Amino acid sequence: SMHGRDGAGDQLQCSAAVERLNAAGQAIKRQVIRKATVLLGRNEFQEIIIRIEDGKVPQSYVLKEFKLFTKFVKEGKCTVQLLPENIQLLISNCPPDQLNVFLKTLSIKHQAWQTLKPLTYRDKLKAALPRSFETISPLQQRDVQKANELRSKATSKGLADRTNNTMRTVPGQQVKRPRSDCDFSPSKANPSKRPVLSLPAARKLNKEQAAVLTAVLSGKNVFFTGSAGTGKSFLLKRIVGSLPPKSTYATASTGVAACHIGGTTLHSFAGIGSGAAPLEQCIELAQRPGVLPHWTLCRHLVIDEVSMVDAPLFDKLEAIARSVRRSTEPFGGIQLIMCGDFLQLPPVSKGKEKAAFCFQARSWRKVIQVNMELTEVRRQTDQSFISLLQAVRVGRVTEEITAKLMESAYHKIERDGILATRLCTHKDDVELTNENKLKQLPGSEHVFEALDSDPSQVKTIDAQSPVSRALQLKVGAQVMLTRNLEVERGLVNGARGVVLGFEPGKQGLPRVRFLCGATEVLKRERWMFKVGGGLYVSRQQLPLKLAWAISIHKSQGMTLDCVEISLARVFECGQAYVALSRAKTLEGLRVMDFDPRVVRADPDVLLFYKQLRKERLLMQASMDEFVGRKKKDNHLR
Ligand SMILES: Nc1ncnc2c1ncn2[C@@H]1O[C@H](COP(=O)(O)OP(=O)(O)OP(=O)(O)O)[C@@H](O)[C@H]1O
Ligand SMILES: [Mg+2]
Repeated sequence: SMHGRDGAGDQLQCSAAVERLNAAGQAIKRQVIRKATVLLGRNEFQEIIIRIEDGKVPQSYVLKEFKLFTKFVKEGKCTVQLLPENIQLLISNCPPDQLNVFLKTLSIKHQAWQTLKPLTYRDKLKAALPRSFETISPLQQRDVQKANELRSKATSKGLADRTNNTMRTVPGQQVKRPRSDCDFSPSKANPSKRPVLSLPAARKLNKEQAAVLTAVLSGKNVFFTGSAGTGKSFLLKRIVGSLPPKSTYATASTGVAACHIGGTTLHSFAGIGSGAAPLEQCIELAQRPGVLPHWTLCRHLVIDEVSMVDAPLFDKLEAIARSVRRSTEPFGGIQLIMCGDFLQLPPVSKGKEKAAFCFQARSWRKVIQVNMELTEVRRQTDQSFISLLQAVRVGRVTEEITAKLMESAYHKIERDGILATRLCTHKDDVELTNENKLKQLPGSEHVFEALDSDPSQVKTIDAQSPVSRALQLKVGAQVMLTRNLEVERGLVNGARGVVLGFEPGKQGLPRVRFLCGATEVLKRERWMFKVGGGLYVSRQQLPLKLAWAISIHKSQGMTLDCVEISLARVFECGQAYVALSRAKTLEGLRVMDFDPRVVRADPDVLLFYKQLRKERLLMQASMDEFVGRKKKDNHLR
């Protein structure tokens, strides 16, 4: 397949434009290639070549002196300016992860190449080698080493800028701080501060996850499931990073879940309000100016926490897609990539009747081509706790499990002034608890107002944002981190902490001690939200929320350090499982009043999973097919 070597760093699938510039840097000629393959390779003299293919005549450029513009890599865009040639290559609509590895490869290979003695024109003539092009080999530690050696030499001699002034992010694009995930912005003023280069640090997918990614990249409609903590959302993020950004929409059934994967809610993608209106009316709503482009531009629709999408909504979306896109294919030909665990929270029921699951939708079978399951739990490591959770998931609570969970009521979880977060079945309890606990603390309240880029969109932002418009804090407030700040230090989304104090000065930023041991002064972070018509709005706020209590519904998808659960008022199948499976360890969990009767698995779901499992042969076969095809591809190269 086209993606056979995805991640190897030697090629891009993207749109490209080649511009010839005049002396003033203005484009005098422009050629656009909508569907391009950009290859990184070497010629017969081991020089680095960028080659652009459009299926006809490839264009090649030797990479000698160039500038890189990398501010928008996350949106799949970058520009390479070839200085001697006065040409610039504008790359867009490229899978961001692919672009990231490509640029890193390009940058490091180029720096390593600079350590070689340059060949003169005469040398080249004398060598009389036949012309050749070979794709570049994947980055290796020795490339990185060479590049770093060169950097440190250059720094110690103060020569950094002779070799490097061709290789920096261009100030014309207002680059304020270096990008976090690519090292293309060495600071000119102080070369010794330049970060040491390293291999791309993407955490590896396991085999199952990789097989799902391969299935997705083959273009099939994929549903994948797996128990809590098997890395579904983790993988979904990687999938989004591997697809072309212009035609990929990342969504989830709830705002919190959407935020985990950096997307929007399914409802805001669809633009049909609650979706309760009759189909005809929904089709009209979906064609409003701000919404229509979602439906027409979308080729890959990603949905997390699909267990909370109900059958009528699923069928409606499917019908809207066909109608708006004037296509008879299932879902109007949009590739669907969905994941979730139907043994977690079900769709919210309207009225008394139980809501139907989306796998019970009429169009489900027509749409889904591949079903897959992740089985390796990553959130917990203790095997006996994992088994306990697996049993709870399917509603099989043994006496041993009951005993263990009842015992947990005596767990002392409090450490360093950090209390357990109470997971509540009902939303009202959450707000009351947090308000009251904050009130009861002595000391003055510090209020942090959010800065929204467009205050008229405050409702949209509130619906999707993990942080509130106004955050009230006091010394001693129990808080939770709402964003990954530094994964290595344990400063991750869901990490629990306590406010120790406030920094002096006007801003008075809070100093927080976290359970992982780190103490950190938190600054405002920026969240971006897609609103209609490809527009973005942002909110800046501290990455914190009060954490005496959160609702089980809001905890879906989270990983939590220390939790206390009261299950007396559980009202849904799967609700107890969601709550219990947030904890990383049994020791970090306290169940106040465990009663095995609150653990219920929906019989419809159990049946659905049983059927899927029966058909697993089919699924395994299709998995082998993907893996097999991939191998063959590599072989051919
Ligand atoms: N391949 C991986 N390498 C490293 N960490 C991983 C990997 N896959 C998952 N994880 C980690 O495992 C934890 C659980 O993953 P994630 O939240 O994606 O699970 P999930 O299946 O979406 O769970 P839930 O059903 O509760 O939403 C996260 O901390 C995630 O970073
Ligand atoms: Mg998840």
